[in-house]
Amino acid sequence: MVAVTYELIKTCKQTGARLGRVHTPHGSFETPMFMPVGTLATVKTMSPEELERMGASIILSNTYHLWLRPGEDIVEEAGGLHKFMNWNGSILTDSGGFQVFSLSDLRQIEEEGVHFRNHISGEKLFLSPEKAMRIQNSLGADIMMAFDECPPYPADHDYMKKSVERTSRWAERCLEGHQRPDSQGLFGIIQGGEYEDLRRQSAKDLTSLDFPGYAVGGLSVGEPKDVMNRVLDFTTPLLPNDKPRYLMGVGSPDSLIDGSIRGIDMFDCVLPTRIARNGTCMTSQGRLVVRNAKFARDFRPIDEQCDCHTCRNYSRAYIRHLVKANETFGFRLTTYHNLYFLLKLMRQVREAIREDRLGDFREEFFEKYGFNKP
Ligand SMILES: CCOC(=O)Nc1nc2cc3nc(NC)[nH]c3cc2c(=O)[nH]1
Ligand SMILES: [Zn+2]
Repeated sequence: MVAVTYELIKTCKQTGARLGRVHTPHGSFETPMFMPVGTLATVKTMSPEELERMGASIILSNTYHLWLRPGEDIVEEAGGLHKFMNWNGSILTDSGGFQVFSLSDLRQIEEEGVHFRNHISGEKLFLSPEKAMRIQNSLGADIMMAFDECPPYPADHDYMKKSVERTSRWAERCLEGHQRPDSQGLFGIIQGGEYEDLRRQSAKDLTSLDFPGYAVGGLSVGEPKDVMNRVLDFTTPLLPNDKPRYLMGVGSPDSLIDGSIRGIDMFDCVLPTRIARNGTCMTSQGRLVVRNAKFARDFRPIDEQCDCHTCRNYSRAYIRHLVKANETFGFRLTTYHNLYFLLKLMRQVREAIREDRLGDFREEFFEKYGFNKP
């Protein structure tokens, strides 16, 4: 029994975008889909009930962070992440260590695995493909990610080639180390940086291992957007049509649309929740920094075209007041709106695919949001 399956519903006639449906042991969801990030088993300031009400069907948590705090053993004793955090939708766990790995001063990568420093206590840590599988098996996520190296950007071709080959060897070790393939789907991660030959190599190695889904890794690590789009142009066609494709760490509105056009089905990003906590909101007219003095007496909603709980009940003036006073409720309101905004954007993307007009939707959205302005 395969834990995670994909159903291609249709392809947009105007672009390469796909409308699909992913089935997991905790429900199914249409794609392209955005996944709110809940690093420490909570999407910061949101309750599971609010996530459900806004239309989230899958959220992301981090293996590395939960390994350190509270420990995967405690989560396992609770009956797994779903029970521990009372979330009945789907969960994907990625490493969350990608920032730590690339930034850690002690980071040392060997064939066996990665040595690095605990970002909280400073103690020395070691993670291997086998250990990453054991942790994710204990956490009980519906979708697990293979243990890979996400090289920094830019990286020279020689380094990247060696890294891709090791990541492919690690992918095999992950499949061998995965204890629960019938209840947890393990996705492989394609690396190779901006080099087409290495992306081909990585895709060939991993698709021959027959994972239930594939992620495009090594992007959204500081490269310009046109580099990301170019890499996607030659990478997504290398992936099987009948499996989900997940672009890791991508979540600005323009990248979600451009990634969908290039055949990506799943996205995650901390952007909406992170900027919400400093009072910045995504709106149909572009970004709005609610703490700005000009909103002190502005009693309109954050976004007049938004029908979310925040926009139906609270004003810019009130949210500005809360944010400036560092009131937690203010950040709950901005977070709810930003997540709703992206989930609604993905609904509009799926609608546009159904009607074969995602290219037109892109032009309209970019114009309104201000992406086309030089
Ligand atoms: C054990 C699971 O390993 C991973 O999650 N690896 C992985 N994670 C990534 C996270 C990323 N976040 C961003 N931008 C914010 N880019 C990312 C890339 C990777 C990746 O290549 N590989
Ligand atoms: Zn709203």
